[in-house]
Amino acid sequence: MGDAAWVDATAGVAGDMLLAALIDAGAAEERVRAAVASLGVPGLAVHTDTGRRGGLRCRRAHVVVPKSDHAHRHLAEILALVDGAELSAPARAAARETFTLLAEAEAAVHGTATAEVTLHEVGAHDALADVVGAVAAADDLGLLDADVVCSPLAAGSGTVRAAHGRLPVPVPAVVEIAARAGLELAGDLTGERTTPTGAALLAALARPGPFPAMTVRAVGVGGGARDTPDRPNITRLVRGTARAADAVRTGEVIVLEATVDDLDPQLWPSVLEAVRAAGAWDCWTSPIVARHGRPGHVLSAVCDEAARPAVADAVFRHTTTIGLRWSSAQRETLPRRAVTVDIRGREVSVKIARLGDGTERAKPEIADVEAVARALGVPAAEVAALALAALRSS
Ligand SMILES: O=C([S-])c1cc(C(=O)S)c[n+]([C@@H]2O[C@H](COP(=O)(O)O)[C@@H](O)[C@H]2O)c1
Ligand code: NI
Repeated sequence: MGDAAWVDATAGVAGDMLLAALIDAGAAEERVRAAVASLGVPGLAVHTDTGRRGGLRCRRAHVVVPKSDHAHRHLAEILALVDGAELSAPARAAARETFTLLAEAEAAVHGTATAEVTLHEVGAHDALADVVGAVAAADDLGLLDADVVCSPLAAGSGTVRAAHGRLPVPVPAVVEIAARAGLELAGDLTGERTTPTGAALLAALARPGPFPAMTVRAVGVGGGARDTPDRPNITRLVRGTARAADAVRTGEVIVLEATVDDLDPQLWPSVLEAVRAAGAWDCWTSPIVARHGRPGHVLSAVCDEAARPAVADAVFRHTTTIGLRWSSAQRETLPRRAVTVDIRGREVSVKIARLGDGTERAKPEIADVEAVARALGVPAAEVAALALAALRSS
């Protein structure tokens, strides 16, 4: 059964609120701090404490910004900082997606080119720490490949003072991000409740929808800067284990392919490893007869849209190809769970998939089977049979 999470943004969401909620829900603050420090911006740091918003306990995230904080950065400079940070490939892809969406929304709103936008308020040091901290925290909780669903985002109302004067609320960048990501804005709260950074992070990390059926494991509450009288100014994050029936995942995936006929064949295992490490859920090669009758391979990788740039980069870096193609496809996966069985004091994980008629199909994880077979000096087939027998008698 997969991880699931629900983000309640009905009272609002900003980058610091989501970051605080993720840490409050169990993400390792050390890991967040290390990710922010790895950006290499001197003096930039993040820490949290607890507070109260509208009578509710919450965690607050605070960003310490460098003394001379007048950062005006183009998207390319921000992406270069993100690329240099110590993040997993999926976390890096999520951070890149967040900042790209922010820049594209700003460009659309102000009628400029994305590359020319300077993200000042919405790209300043605190947004950098909020975004990188939030993706590192989501990664730590295993949420980057989980089913993360978000509520409608609080629209807010009125006006807010920004660098270039007063802006209507919801601010233009938030409306643009919501339109691009298909997020819902709702509610009649006053003031600015959802910021561009908060909306862009949810666009990268979550899909809009109702509360997913799950066994709840933890709740995190992130507080905003103001203590609003009408409703506690908090973002909540509930995480847990998806109910088996809800773990059936259908949706769009990216299938990326490259045709390669000039790679030393001994390198293919390392290529597959690198492509998987870059964020592909699965990848494989198919033998082909390429142009001029040359034997070659088609490298195929399946990933989500967020991981596509990192997966494409890995294909270019680890193979000899100078071009690739991708398309979107529909995917359906069966609900599955993992059970660990004991084989003479050693553990073997068995994956159990459930078919539509309720019958189950069990398969011992081959890597565990091979390791135990090596340790016991018996054939792998014997360990696999023992694992299935242990499962039946458990
Ligand atoms: O700086 C600019 S151009 C700016 C544009 C917009 C638009 O909606 S356009 C909004 N803002 C405001 O900046 C602060 C900070 O936002 P974060 O996302 O960094 O938290 C917020 O009040 C925005 O409404 C600035
Ligand atoms: Ni703007």
